[in-house]
Amino acid sequence: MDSDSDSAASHVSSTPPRIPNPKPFPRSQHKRKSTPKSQPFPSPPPSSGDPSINSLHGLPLKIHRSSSSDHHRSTSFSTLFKARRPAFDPSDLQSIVDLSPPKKPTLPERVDPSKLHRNWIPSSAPPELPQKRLRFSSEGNFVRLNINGYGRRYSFKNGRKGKKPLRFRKRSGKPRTKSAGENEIEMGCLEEEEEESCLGDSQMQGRSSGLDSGRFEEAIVAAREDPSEVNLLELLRLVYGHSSFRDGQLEAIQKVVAGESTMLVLPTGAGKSLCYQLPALILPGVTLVVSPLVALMVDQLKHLPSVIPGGLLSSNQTNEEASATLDKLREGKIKVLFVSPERFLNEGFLSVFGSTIISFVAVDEAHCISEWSHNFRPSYLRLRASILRAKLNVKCMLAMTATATSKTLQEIMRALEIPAVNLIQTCQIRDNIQLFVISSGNRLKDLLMLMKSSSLVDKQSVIIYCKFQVETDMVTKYLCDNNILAKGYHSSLPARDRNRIQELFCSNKIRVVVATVAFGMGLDKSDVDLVIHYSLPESLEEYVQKTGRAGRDGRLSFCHLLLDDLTYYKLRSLLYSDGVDEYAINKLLCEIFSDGIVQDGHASSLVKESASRKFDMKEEVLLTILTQLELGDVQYLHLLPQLNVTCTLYFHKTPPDLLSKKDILIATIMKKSETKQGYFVFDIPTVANTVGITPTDLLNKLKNLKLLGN
Ligand SMILES: Nc1ncnc2c1ncn2[C@@H]1O[C@H](COP(=O)(O)OP(=O)(O)OP(=O)(O)O)[C@@H](O)[C@H]1O
Repeated sequence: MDSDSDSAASHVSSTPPRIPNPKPFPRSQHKRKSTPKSQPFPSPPPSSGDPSINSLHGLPLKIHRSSSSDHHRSTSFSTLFKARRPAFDPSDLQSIVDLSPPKKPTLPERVDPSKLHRNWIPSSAPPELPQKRLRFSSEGNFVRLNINGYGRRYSFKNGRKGKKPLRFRKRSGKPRTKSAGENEIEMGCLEEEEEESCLGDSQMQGRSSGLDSGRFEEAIVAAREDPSEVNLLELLRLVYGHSSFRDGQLEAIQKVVAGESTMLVLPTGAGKSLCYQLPALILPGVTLVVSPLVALMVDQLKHLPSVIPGGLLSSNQTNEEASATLDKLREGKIKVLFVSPERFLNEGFLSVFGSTIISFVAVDEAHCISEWSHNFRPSYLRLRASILRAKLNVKCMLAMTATATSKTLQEIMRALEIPAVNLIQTCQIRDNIQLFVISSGNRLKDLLMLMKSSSLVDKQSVIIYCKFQVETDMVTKYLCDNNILAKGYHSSLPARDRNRIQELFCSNKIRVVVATVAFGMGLDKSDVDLVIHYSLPESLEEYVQKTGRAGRDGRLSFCHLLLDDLTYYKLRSLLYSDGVDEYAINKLLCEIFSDGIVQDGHASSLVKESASRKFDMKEEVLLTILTQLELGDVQYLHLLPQLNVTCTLYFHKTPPDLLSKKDILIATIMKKSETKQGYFVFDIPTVANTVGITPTDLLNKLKNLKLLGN
């Protein structure tokens, strides 16, 4: 029997609310003033997984009805199920139904396994890993990658593969100092892995890195007992080879080691990673690092010092890869676990930790928590101190961001219950950057004049930011026509071209790149000496982030902004186009509650793409509203992880008529299915509700039938 779920839908189920019989929604309560800035999802690539189980995305929502007496009709979303390729969290479905044989991580050819680094990412990772924070989808919304869960699959193991190509090296003014651990780790961590499990955390780390394990262990114990500057410096030297802390690092590390939740705002490239890595090493247990992008997680995992074994759980992993990570976690072989925020929707994931101690949760790109930030992400709403405490017994949180307004900071700190005194913030604009604004009537002409001006003509590394892709093409051509060689860069270019441009720029073979916001995330270049904003950035945070790409080597650098009325009004109108009105929200709420999508104790589904069209609101907005309905003062529903809603079955062995006599599930499927060329196509929540089981149980049962060869 093959199953192929192929509909984009969301999952809704009802369980008793926290407060019984909550009042109906007063109109004013649901009004939203603004919505997250985002753009439509790009088309996902064709599925490369098990063809028998193709799936589509939907909001994996489990909605809980507030009162059983309120529902009128059962779920009826069949008209909403439209076939689209996967943009869901495949790990959730795969964990249930993917029966393909476990894929063993393959070692790269001609690589001596004994020379692999602990954090090596095996060859199932793309040969050309995206640079840190590279935007994969439509520009302007880097949070999208994880929501959809598409992209290439990575296999995540604790090991590092030889030397990285130039483009993947970490940005730094100076060449990155190799820690003692890194040097040693190249010499055979795999051989030692078998024995490691019986060693303690620090023994294991010290030993596998080849450090003097006694000294290393002593340094950890000393820092744990007394996180003084001296003790932490000793550890810093031993692990990273650095001789001093940068601004904000010591304070942040001390607070986290002391178990105090902390808000850390440091500019990009200032060394935030170290602020969770050292405490993770010092404290017993596992540290969870929540990160919004798979590419970011992969990058951070790769850059973990070898003495900090890491792991990763992402939507791009196969079932086997995720299981391997979980096994390591259970065996105590992971100190830092990178997870996407969507994981916190999944009760299965939360239960994995069981008796595992979580030392603290580090929230990277913490501004995604705030609806007022430049990159709000609904799934980050789930990262609340109260939830983390209740579900994972975590008491300490470290929120990290490079740019946040005070309003955003307030929201983050409120959500994570970080006391005001624990805000550590250094200046977000470097002293060596000079900022200029030029009021312009003709931006093209002014740009050319600027580029040819005596003060800027010798600048060696220049980024010109445009708002729209078409502008980048036009500006690039104009500059080239005027004897300034430039390359355009935007997210619609093929990934290979983008990587190539970034690589050539990083190696100073291209002087000028004209780019949209897609260029720069994870850009590993310290000597950018001129950033020009051809178009106004959308927000101050975006401006700070982009200008922060200049002058990282400490040399005097320049940032110019061309300001013109036309762009200002255009951007302002686009800002309003992101809004959603009360009418649309009420329509959605009526559909969910009054029209009876939700039945008590039942899972129901909402197809996110079609619902988004129907209610004229972006998918992120839809998800935000549903998340608020769950996490608000009254729990009206319970969201489930994204799930494929439509399933297609084919019976190989036993005829379905025969099976249905023995199995009520098959009987129900036959009753509720449409048949297409011998395939049975049905709605998972509808069948699950009819039989009285959860969608997960249903998929498990199908999996068993498949195992039996049916
Ligand atoms: N105390 C230190 N001394 C010397 N180098 C350091 C120190 N702390 C961090 N670094 C180096 O600074 C570089 C940037 O660090 P890191 O990637 O942690 O910055 P970040 O703030 O996380 O940047 P981003 O915002 O881009 O993620 C790394 O190469 C790291 O090794």
